[in-house]
Amino acid sequence: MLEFDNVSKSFWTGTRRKVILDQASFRVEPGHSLGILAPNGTGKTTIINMMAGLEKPDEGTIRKTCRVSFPLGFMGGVVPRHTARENARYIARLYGLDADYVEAFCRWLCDLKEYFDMPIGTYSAGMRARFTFSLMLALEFDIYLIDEGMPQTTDVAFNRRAGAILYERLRESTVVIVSHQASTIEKFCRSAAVLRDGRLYMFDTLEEARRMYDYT
Ligand SMILES: Nc1ncnc2c1ncn2[C@@H]1O[C@H](COP(=O)(O)OP(=O)(O)OP(=O)(O)O)[C@@H](O)[C@H]1O
Repeated sequence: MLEFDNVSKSFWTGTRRKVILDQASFRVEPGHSLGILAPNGTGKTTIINMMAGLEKPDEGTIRKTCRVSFPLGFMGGVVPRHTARENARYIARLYGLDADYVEAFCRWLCDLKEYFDMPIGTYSAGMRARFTFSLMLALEFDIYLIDEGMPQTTDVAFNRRAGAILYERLRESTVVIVSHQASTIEKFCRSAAVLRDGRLYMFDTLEEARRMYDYT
């Protein structure tokens, strides 16, 4: 379970306080994926980052009683001066997983050849994305956090391979997707919320949420 209890978050812009969440309380239970609809710039990334523990609320409490992923496509957390092999093994140990398995899985999926044993700092942006995406798929979570749709790299063959694994994984687990369009979340979520002026309006169906979202 992932729970927000009276969570508030705002940013000072220099002239005013930009409110992202105003005393929001809601809960995501395993098995019940949630889509959050919100226009650009209203706080989708901030909410996902708070769920992942990358950002702190100003007030309120965020509780987690299951394994919550980092946001899919998140690039932080790897050490550039270490190789993909070293990073994969280190992160496997952090999560209490078999380092040989995580290394082998990543090596196979990202297909970086000899670069897998070279420092990540020597990779192109696309190669780094392939590695971090593979690493995320090597780990198992109860709730997956997705910011604006599926992460994609510029490598078509990789996207096909990784996309198929991701799709299967997400169908079996619980997903929180934040997006500015309903079509992004309809594949995985039945219930949805609309974020408006710092308030989250929860709906049992995506259809109801879409009606409010389109109306406003
Ligand atoms: N550290 C910060 N200081 C000041 N303002 C911030 C900070 N972080 C985010 N913001 C502002 O908070 C608002 C919400 O940002 P956020 O990135 O969460 O929006 P978003 O809905 O994900 O946007 P987009 O759809 O464009 O990706 C934006 O107006 C952004 O400029």
